[in-house]
Amino acid sequence: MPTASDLLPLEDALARLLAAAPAPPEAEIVPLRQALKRVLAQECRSRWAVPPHDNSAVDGYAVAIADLGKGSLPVRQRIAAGDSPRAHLPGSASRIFTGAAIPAGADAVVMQEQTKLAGENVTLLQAPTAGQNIRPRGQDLPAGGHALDAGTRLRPQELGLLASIGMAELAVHRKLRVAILTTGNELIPPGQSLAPGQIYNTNRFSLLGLLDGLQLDVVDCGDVADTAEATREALRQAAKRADVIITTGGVSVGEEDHVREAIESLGQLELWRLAIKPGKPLAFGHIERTPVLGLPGNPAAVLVTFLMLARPFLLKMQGMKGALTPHPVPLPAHFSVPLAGNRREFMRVLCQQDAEGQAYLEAHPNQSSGMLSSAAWASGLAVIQEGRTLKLGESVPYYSFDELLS
Ligand SMILES: Nc1nc2c(c(=O)[nH]1)N[C@H]1C(S)=C(S)[C@@H](COP(=O)(O)OP(=O)(O)OC[C@H]3O[C@@H](n4cnc5c(N)ncnc54)[C@H](O)[C@@H]3O)O[C@H]1N2
Ligand code: MOO
Repeated sequence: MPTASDLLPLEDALARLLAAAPAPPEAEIVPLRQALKRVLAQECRSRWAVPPHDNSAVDGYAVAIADLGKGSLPVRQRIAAGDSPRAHLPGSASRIFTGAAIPAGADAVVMQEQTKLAGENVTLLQAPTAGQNIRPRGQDLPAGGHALDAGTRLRPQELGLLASIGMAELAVHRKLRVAILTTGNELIPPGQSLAPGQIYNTNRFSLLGLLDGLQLDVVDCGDVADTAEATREALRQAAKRADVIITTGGVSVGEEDHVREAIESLGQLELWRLAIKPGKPLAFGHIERTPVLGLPGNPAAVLVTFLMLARPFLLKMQGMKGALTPHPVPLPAHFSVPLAGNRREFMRVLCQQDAEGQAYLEAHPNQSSGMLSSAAWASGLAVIQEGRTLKLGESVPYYSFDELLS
């Protein structure tokens, strides 16, 4: 049994992984529609002001403040969004709709509900102030203004922002090629009948799902038998075909565990055994220049180690800058952890709401790293620090799967 001091704390392991991440892949040009979750390889500036003209925030009447106090005003023009207005006539009102350009000479818009129309004349029921209900030109971005940095991972709102500055295509980093291979003689694919001793390969599917969420190119290297030779050969081939390799299983200490030794014999092992639960025997190294992440075989360990270590590593390799892991939020625990452990524990928990709307966490009664039904039940992970206990009602850091899987 490794002692606590043999186990690397999570932040040290993550710092070492991130420091070892190679430079991101080259840039390629893609249409905006295909850029979701891709990482920008260019800085984006707006060539024009956004919005390009002062425009109305409401449906109503554009007026000149100088005309206030002159009683009702005749309506002299009608301006819908998309129209190019004539200049506003002094002593008049311009009928205007949300998003329409403000005519030169008008300096406020009165909401329709605050007016009274009689025939062609409108009476203002409230005096507007200068600039009221006008969204000024360049409010979102000035001409030449900075929109997004290189290294931004594009969410839907960034795609909309890029559309607003007129970009139809953009430079993003080529999708990282990620080789995956699962190890274990006991594994067969779903769809076949189980012989004695066999189980279905679950890690392959959770891993593929985790990678699909990151917009990467997966090189599926299949399942590898538990022999030193087969493991070495599979890793040698994977290193030629991909930017990074992820394996599951075979990193613990039994004679049937070959991944760690294969990394050592083909390249260098740089990290092994972390103070986390589940996920202790995680291994990391290089074969030639290809990084290899050996995730432990237990299905819940795959999920936790992928989300806490592999995901930020892959995002960094993909070129993303800034926060690579979400910030956990503290929430009260409706469970306790009476015994302190020597590993940081990631517990499968469900976020619930009490009658007052206050969120709290429930823990699944079975935290075995061999089971996934608890992960399917859970909404996220609660973190119990190494060496610490948790009292009922105490706050505990919580990562929602919604964020971790985004
Ligand atoms: N003597 C020790 N034994 C173990 C230790 C230890 O410190 N000393 N650590 C335990 C911990 S913690 C973990 S985690 C596991 C990890 O072991 P491996 O990474 O070598 O994984 P395997 O032995 O290959 O498999 C573990 C477990 O998971 C099942 N598995 C593996 N791959 C899949 C898959 N693709 N789909 C479904 N299930 C899979 C496998 O059948 C085993 O039950 O080691 C402990 N042992
Ligand atoms: O690291 Mo393991 O997943 O605790 O059983």
